[in-house]
Amino acid sequence: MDPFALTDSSRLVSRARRIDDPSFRAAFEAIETPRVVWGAPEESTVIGGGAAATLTASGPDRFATIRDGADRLFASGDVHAGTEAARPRLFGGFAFHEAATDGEPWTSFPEAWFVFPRVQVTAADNGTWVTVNAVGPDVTATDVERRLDEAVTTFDALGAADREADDHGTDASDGTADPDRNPDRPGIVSRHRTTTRAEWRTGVEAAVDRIRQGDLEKVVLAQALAAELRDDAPRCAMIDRLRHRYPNCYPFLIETDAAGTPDAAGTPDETGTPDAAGAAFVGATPERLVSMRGRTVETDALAGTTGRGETPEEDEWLASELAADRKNGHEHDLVVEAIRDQLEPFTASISTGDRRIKRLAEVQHLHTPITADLAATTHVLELVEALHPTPAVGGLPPAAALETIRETEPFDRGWYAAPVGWIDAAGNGTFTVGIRSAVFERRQATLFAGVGIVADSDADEEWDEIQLKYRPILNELED
Ligand SMILES: C=C(O[C@@H]1C=C(C(=O)O)C=C[C@H]1O)C(=O)O
Repeated sequence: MDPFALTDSSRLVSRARRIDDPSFRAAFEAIETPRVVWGAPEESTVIGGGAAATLTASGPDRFATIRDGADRLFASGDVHAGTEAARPRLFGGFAFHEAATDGEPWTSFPEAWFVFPRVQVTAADNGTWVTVNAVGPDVTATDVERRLDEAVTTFDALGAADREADDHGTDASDGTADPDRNPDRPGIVSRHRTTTRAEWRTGVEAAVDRIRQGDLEKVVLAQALAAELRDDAPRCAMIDRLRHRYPNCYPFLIETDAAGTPDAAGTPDETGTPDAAGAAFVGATPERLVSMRGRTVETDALAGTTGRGETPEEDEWLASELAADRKNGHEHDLVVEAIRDQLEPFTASISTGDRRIKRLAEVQHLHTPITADLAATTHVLELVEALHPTPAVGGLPPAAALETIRETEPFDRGWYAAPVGWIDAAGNGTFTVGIRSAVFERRQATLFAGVGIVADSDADEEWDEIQLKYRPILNELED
């Protein structure tokens, strides 16, 4: 239901209970659409299914509109979560640009969209929990408790089945640790790049000219790669592998529309079966935009990239070259300074950690953790609005960078490089930057990747870096 239609008598009821640890895949397959998956290195993994409520917004006030909607939704709460991790939360995100998500492949993704799942499965340190949520004028605690009993029975049976499969030596979780052992990639029939190498050189050189003229310091330029798939991408296996292959990243999957919406005209797709899953935005991002708990804020500056070595020695050598490189250091420092400046008005104190290397399967980045204490109680969306886009994905000065991005990129960024995350009733939350990602719509996947351009960037080197940044998703598609 639309929470903007909430009446004074509407209420939110949420109940949770511990369940018998089903595997990630069993829980994902059992849950209704639209689904969300959220993971973070120091947080519980959540799978959400169904929509007890959704919040949608657009235009310059979209952050405030979502915040108001969330406050109204949670204000009516009758919540018994049992444990903090199982408390009700909204999951969603925003488009990168204002007024941006009209065209393909983003037609199902509003400029701002959050879902309050009907069912949430949370794998926390103290076990796995199922939460059942409902919102509406007629909702009763008795109904929600009955649904919770049913959900617990379903998920407990899945947990028992997983353990039985383990006892018999069959791997119910399907060998998640080794991506090469899993042949269930859909395969790519054809690829289309939005940007040719010649166009890329022209765009990068024009940006470098602008930087040398002095009206721009840094801009992040991206490309998109549209891949037509032989089969539907198996979303469950894909997100499960991503979360194992990138343990220091933030895996996410967001389906905005529910089952049975073949297309706008209502005709089934070419296979004759309605697309059960709708569109999805999927990725495993290394970049956190912000997390807020009470008055404590944590964020990361992540910018500056090199590849991985074939041997540990080569890996170390690449990392030390990156750490010493002037161009990458400059690109990185701009991000650290901008994040500090953008957070400053909210904080009583800010501290910047030591610069280090964040190592991922295909690339290594310069990384600086930043922590702050807020001067007053704040909602995480205020921080999201203040920080997005950081110069890790936008540029400096922000207005000139956004104008350069819009003039140069021949495609719609949609939710790529934009905030994706969760909010709770207290206004706490974690948001990441939706990179290393793709949007899926039936058998079409559109992948996105970008690079920071500064005065001494080389177009061909930046082109190669983009190819590396497509790898996490391409590995999931190529058979
Ligand atoms: C824009 C992307 O990555 C960003 C750009 C980086 C860089 O230019 O070095 C590094 C990390 C990210 O902040 C992307 O992966 O699409």
